This record gives sequence, structure tokens and C-alpha cells, in this order.
Amino acid sequence: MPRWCCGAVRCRCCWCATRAFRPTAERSVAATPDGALLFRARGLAKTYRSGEVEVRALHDVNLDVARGEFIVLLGPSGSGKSTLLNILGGLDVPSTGTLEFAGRRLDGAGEAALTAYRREHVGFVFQFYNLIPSLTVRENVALVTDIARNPMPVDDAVAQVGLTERRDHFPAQLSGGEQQRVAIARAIAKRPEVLLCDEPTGALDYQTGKLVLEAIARVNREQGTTAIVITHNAAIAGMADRVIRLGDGCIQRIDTPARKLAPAELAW
Ligand SMILES: Nc1ncnc2c1ncn2[C@@H]1O[C@H](COP(=O)(O)OP(=O)(O)OP(=O)(O)O)[C@@H](O)[C@H]1O
Repeated sequence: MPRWCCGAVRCRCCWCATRAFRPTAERSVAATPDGALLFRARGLAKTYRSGEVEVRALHDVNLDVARGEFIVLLGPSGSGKSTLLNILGGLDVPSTGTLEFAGRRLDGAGEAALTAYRREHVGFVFQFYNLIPSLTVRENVALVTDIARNPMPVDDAVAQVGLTERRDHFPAQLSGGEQQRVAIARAIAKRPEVLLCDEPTGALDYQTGKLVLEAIARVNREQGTTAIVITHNAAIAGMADRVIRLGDGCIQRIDTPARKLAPAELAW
């Protein structure tokens, strides 16, 4: 089985399909063949300044993320998880350090370039679903497909999260877990290379949380979409290819679980 990657979006030829090549468990950088690399961060730091007050949210972050990886980000409140996710997603910029996405520099990119990057390459899922209440499931998803360059059909995105029968319902007619799955359908409908999820199950109960995790795992498995998920729930780490633990704004540890669990196998 080859260990290199053709580099295509949603490549199914090698690492992405087989997981045969596993990055080693390290404190920071993991070695990855160049073509398989989606993100490469070196010396990433973020300091927020407000008047005299400085908050060092991130420092000395060195990280490679391979295409098709499922990464779980853990760490105590204030450890820098959202800051890192926002920088990877082009919602924020680092104060220093370099960040490449598929070989292109994101640090120092202007607002227009970051907007194009987010629109074309990144799907976001947040704790609260941010759906438009007056639009149906299909219409909420169509908001994205109408402006994306190479979207999937709306009904395909809705089917991927198991909501075909609810596609003409409004958000108020859906449970929290179903609304979150609409948010995932909306995020994946533009066929992003990466899905960035900030506490996607934070507002959900056990069973609905698992359905949402199943939807994210399915997109990662079947579309080859890289997924990076922030959670406070350490049990979710069992789903990951790699688990990154942040503390005090830097990477404390990276683990590669011996076996990747299906969401149904997780318990908390
Ligand atoms: N816009 C901002 N201005 C000033 N400080 C900020 C800003 N955003 C984040 N911070 C600070 O940066 C640090 C890291 O915040 P961040 O939100 O990344 O942590 P987190 O690990 O995601 O926390 P939580 O789990 O509570 O969401 C915190 O001390 C936070 O107060």
C-alpha cells in the first residue's frame, strides 16, 4: 500500500484512505509526507492587547495536520483551544509565527484573502447552531451552496447527516441535536477541506451528542474531510487519530490512540 499522497482534495488513494501512515506521538510537530499536509504551523503565537493589558493566548505552537486526519483538541478553559481553531480557520491571525494551508501562507494574509479562504476551504460548526429560524433545513443549507464554488446538492448534504425526512422543517421544529446536524450539513455542503468544530456537542445531551459526533465522523471517513474538534469531554478523544492537549497557550502533549473508536463505542 503506498505511503505517499496524490495531494488531491478528498484523496482516497493512500494515507487518507488507509491510515497506514501514522504520525508519531510527539509534543509538537508530527512528520508527514509533504503532499499529505494540510496545515503547517511553526512558532505560532497570539497575544491579545487591550490598553496596558496583554494576554498571551498562544505561544510556540508547532503543528502539522495531515489531510483526512481527525484531531481532538483538549485542554482546560483558557488554554487557547478556540484561539488556535480560529487562527486555523482564518477567523483570526497570529501575532507571530507562520501558518500554511496546503502550502499557502495564511499568516499575514489580508482580510479579502482570509474571507476567500474561509469561504472556499473551511466549514465551521459552533456550540450554538446559528441557523436562520425563518428558513427550512434545505433553505439554511442552500444559503451556503448558493455562493460556494463547487457545492454538493443540498439534498445530499442533508442526507449525509440523516435529516432527509426533516428537510422541509424549520429549526424550531427540530431537536438541538437535529439543529446541530443541520449546521454540519451547512458546513460540509461546500465540500470544505477542513471542518473546524468548537464544542459541537457542548449544548447537547448524551444521545444527541453521539448522533452529532457520528455525523462528523462520517464526513471525515467518507469525504476524507479533515476534522478538528474542540471538546471538554475527554471521552470524545477516543474518536481521534490524534489528541492534542493544550495548556497555558501551548501544546503540552500529542497522543495517537492505538484504536480509533466509533462514536457508538464512546461512553461518558
Ligand atoms: N479577543 C480576546 N481578547 C482578549 N483576550 C482573549 C480574547 N480571546 C481570547 N482571549 C484570552 O485568551 C486566552 C485563551 O482563550 P481561548 O478562548 O482560546 O481558550 P479556550 O481554551 O478555548 O477556553 P474555553 O475552553 O473556556 O473556551 C484566555 O485567557 C482568553 O481570556
